[in-house]
Amino acid sequence: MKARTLFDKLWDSHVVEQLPDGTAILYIDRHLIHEVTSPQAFEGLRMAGRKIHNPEAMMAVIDHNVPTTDRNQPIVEDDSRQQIEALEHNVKEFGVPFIPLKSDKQGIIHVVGPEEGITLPGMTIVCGDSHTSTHGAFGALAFGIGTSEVEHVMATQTLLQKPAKNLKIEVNGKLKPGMSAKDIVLAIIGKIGTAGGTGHVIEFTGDAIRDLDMAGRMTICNMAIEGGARSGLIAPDEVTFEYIKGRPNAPQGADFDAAVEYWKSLASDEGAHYDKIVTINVDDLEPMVTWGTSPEDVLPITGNIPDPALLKDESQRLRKQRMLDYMDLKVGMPIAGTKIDAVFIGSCTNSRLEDLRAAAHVLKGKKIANHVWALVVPGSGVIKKIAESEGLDKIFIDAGFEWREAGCSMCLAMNPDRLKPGQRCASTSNRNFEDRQGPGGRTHLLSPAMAAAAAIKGELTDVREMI
Ligand SMILES: CC(C)[C@H](C(=O)O)[C@@H](O)C(=O)O
Ligand code: SF4
Repeated sequence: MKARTLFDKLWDSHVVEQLPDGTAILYIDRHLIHEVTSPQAFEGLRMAGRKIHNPEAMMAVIDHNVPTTDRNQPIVEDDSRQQIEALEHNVKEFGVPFIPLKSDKQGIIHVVGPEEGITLPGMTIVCGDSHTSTHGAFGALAFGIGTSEVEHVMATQTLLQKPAKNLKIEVNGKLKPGMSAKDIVLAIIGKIGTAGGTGHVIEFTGDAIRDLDMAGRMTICNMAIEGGARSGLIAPDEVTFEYIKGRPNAPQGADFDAAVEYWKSLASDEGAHYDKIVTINVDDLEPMVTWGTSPEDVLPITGNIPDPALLKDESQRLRKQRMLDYMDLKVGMPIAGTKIDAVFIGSCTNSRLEDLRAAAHVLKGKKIANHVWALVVPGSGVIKKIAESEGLDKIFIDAGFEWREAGCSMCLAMNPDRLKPGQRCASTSNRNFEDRQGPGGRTHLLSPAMAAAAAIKGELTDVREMI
C-alpha cells in the first residue's frame, strides 16, 4: 500500500463520497459550536424545518462574549447578551449538549474540547472558528468552517471539502530555559510568513515537537492558521495518550486500549510524500515578540525594529510603514525596552495550566510595574480551579494581576475587557491586527513567561534575565 501521511490517513478514513473534481464529502465526527457563528445556522435549520442529524456529536459553549468578572451580574452589552441568550435558547430547542455560563467547566471551546476528552486522535473536528486547528495537536483533522457550513454539518454530519496539500514542518533541537512552544510557532510564522501554509495542512514533526507537552502542542497547532494553513497536525504518541486517559468523554478501560492501538497507526508512514518540507532548528532560539500588526512581523527580543525602506516591493514597504506608525515604533530601535500599558495572559493559544504555571514561575514574589494593567484569564473553569488549588491565583494577585473567570476576553475584546486607544499590550494571544484588543490598541504577541517578565519591568524585556 502507498505510504501515506497522517493527513492522508485522516482524509481517506472520512471520505463518504469522492467527487470527480477531487473534492470529497467528508464525515464529521465532532462539531463544536460557540455563540458567535452559530445563530444563523440554527435559524437556517428552523426555517427549513430540519433537525440536527446527530446532536450527540456536538458540544456548545459560550466563550467570546462572556464577562470575565462576576458571573452573577447581568450582562450589560446588548450584542453580547443577545448572542448568549440565542445560544442558550438554540441548544435547548435542538437538544445540543451545552456547558452553561455558570458551569465550573465553562471555557474557551478550543480549551474545553480537549479537556473534556471530546477531542480525540483520528477524528474530523469542525467549529465555526478559525482556531479549530488547535485540536490538530491530537492527530485529529480539525478546521474552522463558515456559518453556512455549520448549518450543513448540523443537518448532514458531513462537509464538502477540497483536498489540502501536505506541508511538513520539522522542528529539531532543544529549547533553552525560558523558551516555549509560543516562541517556536512565532519563529515558524516569521520564517514561512502568514501565507506560507496557504492550501496546506501543516504536520509538525521533529524532536522539539515530541518534547512538548499537550499544552505546547496545542499552542503550535492553534497558530498554524496564522501561518495561512488550513490546519495543523501532530501525530499522537504516548504524551497524547497519557493526556487523554481518564478524561470524561474519552474511551475507558479496554475501549481505551483498543483506541490507542488504532491511534498509533495514524502516524505518517516512512517515505510518505509531502508537497513541501520546511525545517527549523530551535537550539539557539530566543524569546520571540511581534512588532507589527501581523503575526509574521516578529523578532527575537534581542532584535531591532526593521527598516521598511529596505524592502523592494512597494506595497510591502507601505504596509510595513503603516504598521510602524500604528504601533508607534521607530526604525532601528531595540524592541526590548518598549514601554507597555497592559498585559494579557489568556486565549486559546496560551491559557492552559502549563501556561499559567510558566507565568507564575516568573512572577513569584515579584510585583508588576505601577503603570501596568494586567489580566490573567484562564482558558476554562477547570483550569482556574486547579490553578487555585496550586496557589497560582495568589501569586498573580500578589504581583498585581487581576485573576478573572474563563473566556476569550481581551484576545479579541468582544466583552468589556479591552484596551483603550493607543494602549500597548504584551499579549499571549494569537492575533495582533489593528484594533484586535480594542479600537486603537497595540498588541505584541509573546509567550506567557515573556508576558510575565514584561509586566514586572513595565516594558518588553528578555525573560531569560529573570529566571
Ligand atoms: C469569532 C470567531 C469567528 C473568530 C475566529 O474565527 O477565529 C475568533 O475566534 C477569532 O479568534 O478571531
Ligand atoms: S481565545 Fe481568541 S483566538 Fe481563541 S477562539 Fe477566542 S477569540 Fe478566537
